[in-house]
Amino acid sequence: MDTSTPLQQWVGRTREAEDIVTPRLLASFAAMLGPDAVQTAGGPPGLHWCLAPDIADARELGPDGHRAGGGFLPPLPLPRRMWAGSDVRVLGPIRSGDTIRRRSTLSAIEEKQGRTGRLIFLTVRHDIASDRGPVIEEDQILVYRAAEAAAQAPTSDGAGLAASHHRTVDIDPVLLFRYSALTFNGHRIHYDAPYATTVEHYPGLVIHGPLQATLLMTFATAIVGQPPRRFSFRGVRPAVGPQGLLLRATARGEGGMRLDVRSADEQVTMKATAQW
Ligand SMILES: CC(C)(COP(=O)(O)OP(=O)(O)OC[C@H]1O[C@@H](n2cnc3c(N)ncnc32)[C@H](O)[C@@H]1OP(=O)(O)O)[C@@H](O)C(=O)NCCC(=O)NCCSC(=O)C[C@](C)(O)C(=O)O
Repeated sequence: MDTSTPLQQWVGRTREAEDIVTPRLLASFAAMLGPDAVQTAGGPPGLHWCLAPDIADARELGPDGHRAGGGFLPPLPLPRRMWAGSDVRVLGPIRSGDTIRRRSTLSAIEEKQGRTGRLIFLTVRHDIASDRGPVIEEDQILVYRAAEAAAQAPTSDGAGLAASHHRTVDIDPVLLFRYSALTFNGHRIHYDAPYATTVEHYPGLVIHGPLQATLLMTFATAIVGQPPRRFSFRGVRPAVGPQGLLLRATARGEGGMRLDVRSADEQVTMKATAQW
């Protein structure tokens, strides 16, 4: 991408938000995960994605239910937004009653040509702190695609992970709705089936990237007995619900643990690594 374009002038813009870790949030988060929820002294893995969300006024929303533009992210010529991945470093505990402050900075804009067409990637750096100091650092990658993107190629390398641990999780519309509600995410691909299928042409309701990542982090925590200090994931193919997703993990080794999510049609939808 030409670095002299006005789009690059958005790099460095920031947004700040504040929240409180309420007993209600903790109870709702655990209830959403049900029997798979884990208790840890530092707060349940993935909770930070439910804190200090972007709160757009109803008048600021676009047809997909997301903020239409403005804010600290630039308006882009490609309309279809997806969460492509994140690299999360845990620096401290998140406890009930904590006041949490998130500072988000747009750190990069990159245009690429993918197998499915033109892609624009935004990298957003999140620095999250409580009154005790930093608790999470995250580099989040958002991807924007054309309205009529090419079909996804099969992710045939899924059979390659020599997994030693497996868990199946049933994803139904209630779980998707509850996760959207906890994250105040109005993106219609997750709860509005006619919109998801006829406007964005997914075969069903799209399963949130951070929800899949939360399920993997929770699974890794249950296997090892403590939450990872670092967790990186990449969404490689949209997963749609309702369906049973298969979570797979290797044994924890020198380089940490490798994990993935496999859909019922045996396609890998997310790949991740966890380190302690
Ligand atoms: C990302 C898609 C569009 C790429 O589609 P593609 O197949 O066309 O890309 P590619 O041909 O595999 O790769 C092209 C380039 O992009 C890079 N690339 C490729 N993938 C990634 C990735 N994940 N993260 C970072 N970089 C990536 C890749 O490395 C390559 O770079 P290079 O030319 O320099 O070698 C495709 O893989 C896909 O659709 N993945 C699934 C995404 C998904 O399902 N996300 C969760 C649901 S959306 C969501 O939760 C939203 C939410 C919560 O509502 C909310 O708004 O925040």
